[in-house]
Amino acid sequence: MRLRPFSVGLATPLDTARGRIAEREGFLVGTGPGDGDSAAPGLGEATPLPGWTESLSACESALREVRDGDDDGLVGDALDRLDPAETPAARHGLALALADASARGGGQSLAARLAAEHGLPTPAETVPVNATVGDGDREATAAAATRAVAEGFGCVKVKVGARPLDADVERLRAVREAVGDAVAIRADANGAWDLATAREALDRLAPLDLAYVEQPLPAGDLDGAAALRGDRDGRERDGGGSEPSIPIALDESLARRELDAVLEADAADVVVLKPMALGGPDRALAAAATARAAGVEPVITTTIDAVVARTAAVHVAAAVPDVAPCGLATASLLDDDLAPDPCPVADGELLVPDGPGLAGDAFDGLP
Ligand SMILES: O=C(O)CCC(=O)c1ccccc1C(=O)O
Ligand SMILES: [Mg+2]
Repeated sequence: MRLRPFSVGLATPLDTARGRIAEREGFLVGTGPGDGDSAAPGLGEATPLPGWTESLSACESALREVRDGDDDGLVGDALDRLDPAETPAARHGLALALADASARGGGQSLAARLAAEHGLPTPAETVPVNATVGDGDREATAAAATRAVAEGFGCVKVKVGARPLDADVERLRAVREAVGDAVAIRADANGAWDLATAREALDRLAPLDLAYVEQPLPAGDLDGAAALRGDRDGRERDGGGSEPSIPIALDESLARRELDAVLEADAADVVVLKPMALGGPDRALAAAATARAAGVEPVITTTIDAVVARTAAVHVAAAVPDVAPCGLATASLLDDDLAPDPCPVADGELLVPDGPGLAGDAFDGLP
């Protein structure tokens, strides 16, 4: 098993209610034929982001420990030594490398391999995606949304919660005016609001017909999220409220709490699943299937990963039947990357590489 540290910069830093993301650092993980059960080489990526995963140093220690623990190549249970709750990014790195190797060994794309392992049908050839628009002033936000729609996106996700609610309402109103009624708009507050602010936000945003509000409350507040959904159900039952209100998506909550707890609490209409935060592509796809079975819509995104993990997330999304638009159109946010992007975007959809593994020979030479 080989580890190579990397760092990639964002061309345009992403401003969120939790601060600015300007750089992504992590490790490429290479496994050789003979590691695990596989006869093929494999490639993975571990790109931690505190708030969603362990720290960079915890990720590095966990990966080094597994690497240095085996003299004769990785044994089959190496993955079991990486705890998905403690070091999800480290586990993602190795799980992806082993899954890539296994798909290559079978001459399949990673999506096809994952789908087969989960008893799912043949994966999609393309994945619908949202454009990602960071926090910016009203004009900048509307301009970014307009550009995205001109590029063919039918769904735009806008960061909110970094400004006073008045400003965010104005920003989203400007976006709705700019893109018209046919484009889906999502707003991501990254946990910035308290319950009273979130209630006010949902009321004031209702006329804008948003597809959902993501993580309106702090990650641990499942009861609050359930209460926001209950407010809506009450309104619908009473026939009151002139506008249909807004579905709730949870993101950080999934990094903090088990999916089962989120489903049990009736806290979400949509779950935002980041393979890096959940401990691997295998675990992300299992979570998507569990959510679906509970009537909750999965959306696959990344923590703005580099090309290897981003491509893996595209394969996960492709394996989810009829997946909703996913937050995977982030290649253009990076000013450099580990390799050319193998998932061209057109008309708001990404093309899924047909393999074998992650992307055929596109990543040969890495790590
Ligand atoms: O979902 C997207 O459009 C892109 C991913 C994204 O927004 C994001 C990127 C890095 C860290 C956190 C988040 C988030 O969804 O909150
Ligand atoms: Mg989010």
